Amino acid sequence: METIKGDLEDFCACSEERDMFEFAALASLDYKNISPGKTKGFLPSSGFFSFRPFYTKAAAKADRLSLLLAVSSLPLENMAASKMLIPSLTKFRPLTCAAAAFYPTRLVPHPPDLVKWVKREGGFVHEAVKIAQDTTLGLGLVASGEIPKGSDLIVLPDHVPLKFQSDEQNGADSVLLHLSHQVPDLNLSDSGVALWVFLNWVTDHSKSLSLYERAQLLCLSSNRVLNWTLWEHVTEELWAMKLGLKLLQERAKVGSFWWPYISNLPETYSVPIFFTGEDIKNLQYAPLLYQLALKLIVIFFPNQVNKRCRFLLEFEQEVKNALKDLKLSEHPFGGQDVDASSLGWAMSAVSSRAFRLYGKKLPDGSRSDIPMMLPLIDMCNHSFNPNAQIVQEQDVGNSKMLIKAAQSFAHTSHFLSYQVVAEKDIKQNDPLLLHYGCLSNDFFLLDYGFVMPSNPYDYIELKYDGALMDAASMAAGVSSPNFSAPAPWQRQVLSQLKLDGEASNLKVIIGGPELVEGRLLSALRVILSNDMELVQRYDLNVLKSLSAEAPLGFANEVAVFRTIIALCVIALGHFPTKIMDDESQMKQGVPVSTELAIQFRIQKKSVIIDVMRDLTKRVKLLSSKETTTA
Ligand SMILES: C[S@@+](CC[C@H](N)C(=O)[O-])C[C@H]1O[C@@H](n2cnc3c(N)ncnc32)[C@H](O)[C@@H]1O
Repeated sequence: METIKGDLEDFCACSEERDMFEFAALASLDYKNISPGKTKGFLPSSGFFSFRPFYTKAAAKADRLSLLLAVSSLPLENMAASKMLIPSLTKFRPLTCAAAAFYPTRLVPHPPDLVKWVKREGGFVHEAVKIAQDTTLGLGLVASGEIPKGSDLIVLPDHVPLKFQSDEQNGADSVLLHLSHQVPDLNLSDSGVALWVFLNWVTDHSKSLSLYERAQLLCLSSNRVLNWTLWEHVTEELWAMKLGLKLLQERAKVGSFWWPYISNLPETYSVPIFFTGEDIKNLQYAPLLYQLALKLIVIFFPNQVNKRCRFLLEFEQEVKNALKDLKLSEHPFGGQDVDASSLGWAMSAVSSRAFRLYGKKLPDGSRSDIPMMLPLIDMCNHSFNPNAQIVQEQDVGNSKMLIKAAQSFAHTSHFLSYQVVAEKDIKQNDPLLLHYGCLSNDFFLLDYGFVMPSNPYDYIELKYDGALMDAASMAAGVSSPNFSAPAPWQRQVLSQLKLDGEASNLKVIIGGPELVEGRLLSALRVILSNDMELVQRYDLNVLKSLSAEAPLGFANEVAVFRTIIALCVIALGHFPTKIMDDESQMKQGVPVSTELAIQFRIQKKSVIIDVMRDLTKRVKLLSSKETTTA
């Protein structure tokens, strides 16, 4: 059996675009073994490469939502005539959303001065802090002069942030509260969401129940059925709809306290729920998890864009039902119709701007963690190397939000600080940047509508599948790998890793800070080893660690790395275009959403290539050490 003996480094050096075929030749991979035609043989009958139908479904949903958007972005007069219950524009503000642009306009052409409003409300804004248009990031905050490290930049009194208050009493608020209960909650288990999606997707039986009842039912019944962590973030994102409802209510209300803030919000968002079907296809990426066992998994796990669109379309019906016979005094949106597009606007506004901060003290003395919108502070754009951070000051009976130039908090006794980051003085014309979180590009795109280049937290997802692992390791030169039929002692380790057995979670990650998810690395090390005693000498945490150097021997480690490189080749082969094609497509000038979709897929391919490059270096190093030792 041939082994990988090529030099990927040379290949990487000569071209940024690493073609799978060339790589396979250079690395002496038996490419035939991993070509689409061949691979079908080893993999579930659904066919390894047949993921198009999945896109088609997602695209259909996205198109439907886009259609709704088109309807709701009619000129105001049409809106008033066709969609509003009360045809008076003096009592409410319209709830529209239009197609995304690079510099999204604000809700009104000349919104009130946000800085002045914050100051008027008792807040503080450093004299050198200004709002300015950034060339690529929309509006942002910049320093008009030098600001020393540790300075307060903005202070917001407690009444300024926009929060979802659940203790409100009047009729309109109780309807809003009722609606918010229809949004699946944070405590909904992952498996609950998966099944909830499944039921919505596949059967009509649950249609007589409300979303909330379905979610509750599934929470109770499904704990042991599925265990996929993928949904964690989705549930949180659905939660954003609760605050979104409050935002929408305030947007509709004339005389809202928050109007100076809301009117400064973008009119449109570039998140994928507003993409056309074509741009959903342009993403070229359904996590490989879905593709590998299409028939089994795709029903349970439509991709997140699809999921969010579906949620919006269903929630639209819930909202319409709840609002249909209401008196104007009880109507939370001033009598206006609310559709999937306005709900999508609100959800995107929240997901792209809300911060999770401490809320009220609970009876047990702890504090709940609640999302809130922080006017002006949320004009800061994101960087992994920020120069500002949010802290929450807690005086007795009074709480304020501060944003400070990043500093080391030697004197933080009365601060509840969230992050201590770069220690930098801010220079004139520097943008003020916050760290939004260690997110993959999936979540930057889904929640914020942008893609971070060279994102250290970006990754790809694969399904741990015996047949796929056998294919990859054979291509990497292992003569008869036994991933499909591991020995009993190996299966025991796999079930400890939750890669086998009832409670398994087969989603594994390549890329991100870990480079190769520990569970995958240790599984490969164990399955590619014949030495039960040697394996049992090690703590599983050591076997999971990439920094533990060749714990099961050089030959084992080289086989493991080559197998992962082959997995990367397979993953790369799933993308229909090369980075070079993507770049030239972007140069032709494409709409914002298409550009985002192309950037997204370029970054995914780059993650794979970077992992291949890193592992190839490790293989070279190990091989040279092995030679020296021999
Ligand atoms: C909290 S808001 C920041 C203010 C926003 N730029 C505006 O015009 O209102 C977050 C949004 O800013 C943009 N943004 C922030 N950081 C970015 C970055 N590093 N790259 C691209 N867009 C960014 C994205 O549109 C994101 O949804």
